[in-house]
Amino acid sequence: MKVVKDYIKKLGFVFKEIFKAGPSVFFLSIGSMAIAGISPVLITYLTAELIEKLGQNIGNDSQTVYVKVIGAFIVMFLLVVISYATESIKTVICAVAGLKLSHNIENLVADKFQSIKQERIDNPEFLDLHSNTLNRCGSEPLNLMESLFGTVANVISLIGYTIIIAKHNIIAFLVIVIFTIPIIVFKRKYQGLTFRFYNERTMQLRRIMYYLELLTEPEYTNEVRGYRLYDYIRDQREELFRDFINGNTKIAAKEITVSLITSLISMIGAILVGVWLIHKTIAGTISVSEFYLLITAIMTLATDLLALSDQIASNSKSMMFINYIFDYMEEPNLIENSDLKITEKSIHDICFENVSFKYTGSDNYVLKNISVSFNTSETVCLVGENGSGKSTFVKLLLRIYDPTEGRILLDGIDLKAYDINEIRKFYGVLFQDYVKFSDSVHNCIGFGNIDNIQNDEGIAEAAKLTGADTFIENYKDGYETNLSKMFFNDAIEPSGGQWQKIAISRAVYSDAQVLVLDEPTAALDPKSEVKMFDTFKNISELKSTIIISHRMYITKLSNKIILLENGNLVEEGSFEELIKVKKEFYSMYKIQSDSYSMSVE
Ligand SMILES: Nc1ncnc2c1ncn2[C@@H]1O[C@H](COP(=O)(O)OP(=O)(O)OP(=O)(O)O)[C@@H](O)[C@H]1O
Repeated sequence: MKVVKDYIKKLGFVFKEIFKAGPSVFFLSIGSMAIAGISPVLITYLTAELIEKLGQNIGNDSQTVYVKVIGAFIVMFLLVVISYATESIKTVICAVAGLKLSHNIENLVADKFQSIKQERIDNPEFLDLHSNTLNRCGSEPLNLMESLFGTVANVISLIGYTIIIAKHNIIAFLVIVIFTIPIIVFKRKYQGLTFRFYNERTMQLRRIMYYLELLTEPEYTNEVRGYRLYDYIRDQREELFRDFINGNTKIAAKEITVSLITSLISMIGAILVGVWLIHKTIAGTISVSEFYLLITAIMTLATDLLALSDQIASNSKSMMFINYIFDYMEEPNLIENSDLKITEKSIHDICFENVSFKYTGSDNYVLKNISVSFNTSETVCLVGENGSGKSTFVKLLLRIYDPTEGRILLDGIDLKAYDINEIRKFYGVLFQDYVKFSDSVHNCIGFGNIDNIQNDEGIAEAAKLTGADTFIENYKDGYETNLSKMFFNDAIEPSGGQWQKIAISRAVYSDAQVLVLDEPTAALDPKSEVKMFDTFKNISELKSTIIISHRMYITKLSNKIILLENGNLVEEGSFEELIKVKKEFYSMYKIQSDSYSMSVE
């Protein structure tokens, strides 16, 4: 019962989506289904009638005979034309609706994707589902509808032919059906096999695509060429593809063999009945027109039953693919959200309370029992060696991940109690792997505050603060200049440092209360870096700032330094305090300052 309910639910979804994409497809398909079901039976019947009439009227060329015979012929012809025209119109409209349908399903996936936890997105199993849903599900609802309506049309025509045959001899009908049953069972089984094969190989297919991207995407070109990786990657791709195609060929060969054998078996019934009909016609028990009617009905019944087996198999395969959409939509690993708003006040308290964190799939804690608090009147600097957990600390703060143990409190309340959008508005972030949007300079900065993206002055001010204005003003179209050559031939491709300044401007432009800057000077030249130091000084006077940096001099800006080592909080305090105690921070600072005291001689 549950299976049936489930099936109906999924069909409901499919039809709803198709209807949304184009109601005309839906009605045309119903029309064409009825025509495709009825017209072959009618045409066969009318042809037999025509033969009968012609036989009876040989030598009689009266006008009434001509009217009757030609009339029947024209009706037959019209039926053929109508069914052909409906099919053609349906094909064109289906193509357009198919595009809309894919687009709508992509939107469903994109909407859902926004609510899925980052831990889940990091999981390759989820990425398989994600890729299957995006790649396969756009076309499958239409395929399912086509083959379902095709099945109904087939059943209608089967009923018609069954009536014709059964009226003459029910046993003849049963003989044909019995021999056709095995093919229906086998086809269904082998479609399941093909689906399972693709399902199991999704990761392999993703890897094949990944290698193709490495070989063809402009962003990888320099390294692939520079390190002469082309042959290596191409070989890897070839090897994977060979393995995939071998598996696929084995399944296809099995399918062809079984399909041939079962098709031959299914024809035995039709041949037996056909021989029996020939015998009856020669013996004079049935007329030639009856023979034509019955033999056509038998042949069509047999081929319709074969087509039915294909349609049943195709329905079940499409349904398996549609299951991806349902699995995706029912994905349970969602970001937990609440509705608490962040109170409006000038200083907010942030507190890590025994926070530990490990990434899913890993046994190692990346942050270990961290307890630290600071407030938004302070500038906080996170320092530590590579891999010590600084970016992870920030990701927990932004609720990209939630702590495995412990809590993070904002004004004494667990972050999880807040509306996630409030938290996102609360922070303006420069990520280490910031996005290089292919858009105008104006938008690349304006995206920092999407609600206020039209504010030209504000955007220019943000660029001025970070020093990005100096190169932007040299662009021919100023802030309207397009960045990145992905879509615009006359676009500018900023240098690494320029991109970084634009990304910092974006964070600065946000009206967030706290700025989080992860390695904000990594790509800057020494002069810009020194200037940026002044900028951060200005920014930190205007806004609360959390900076992650390996440039130890930046820590001078801060009121509070948090030093992480291998996931542990090893020191915290002001710059003066930490220098005074001469421990880990002091030695890190000293190593860097010594290495920078270079002689110019
Ligand atoms: N998505 C992830 N899945 C699993 N492990 C991760 C993930 N991201 C980071 N890690 C691991 O967590 C540890 C801390 O990484 P994190 O990026 O927080 O360090 P970091 O201090 O910011 O380093 P860096 O200075 O090099 O940027 C590293 O060992 C890293 O391998």
